[in-house]
Amino acid sequence: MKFGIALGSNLGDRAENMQRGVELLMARVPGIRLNASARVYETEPVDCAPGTQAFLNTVIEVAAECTPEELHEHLKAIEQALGRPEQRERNSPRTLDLDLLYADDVVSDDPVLTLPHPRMHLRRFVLEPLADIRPELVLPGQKVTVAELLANLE
Ligand SMILES: Nc1ncnc2c1ncn2[C@@H]1O[C@H](COP(=O)(O)OP(=O)(O)OP(=O)(O)O)[C@@H](O)[C@H]1O
Ligand SMILES: Nc1nc2c(c(=O)[nH]1)N=C(CO)CN2
Repeated sequence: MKFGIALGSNLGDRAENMQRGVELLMARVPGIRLNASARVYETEPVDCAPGTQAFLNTVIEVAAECTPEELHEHLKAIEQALGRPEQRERNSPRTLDLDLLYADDVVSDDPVLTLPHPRMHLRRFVLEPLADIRPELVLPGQKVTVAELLANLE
């Protein structure tokens, strides 16, 4: 199965956190392969408290034999390994945030793991890097490509 993963960091050594996150993912998920990595973008915080540090954001696509739920468990464990506290305020600064964007054409409305990610099609900090690697992708539930979603943002 192919999985899109969004990475974001706005605390500590942001580039190091993102690199370490990818390394841990490759080390921990059996048989995983890195299909593509987008450029890293520095982005203004969206929906965060005033004065919040800018983010680094990127997107990778991996191929792995595990289920979406198994991959999501790995992502949460890696966030914690990178020092992210389990309980924290919404949109507070984070050493590393790992969101599962899509898992092939799987659609799920489970609040623990919603697929595709319910807010990704509205977020420039996700669509811009994703358009680097998968401009022609049409997400399940969308009628237009990632490149068109990005072009249609205000
Ligand atoms: N596709 C998904 N990827 C990651 N988390 C998800 C997904 N769908 C649902 N969730 C759930 O969203 C909850 C909040 O995740 P998280 O703490 O990363 O939020 P956030 O990064 O502050 O905000 P956002 O989810 O808008 O990026 C988690 O409990 C997680 O189980
Ligand atoms: N620029 C930017 N803003 C955000 C981000 C992010 O990754 N980048 N993540 C958020 C919560 O997931 C909230 N706001």
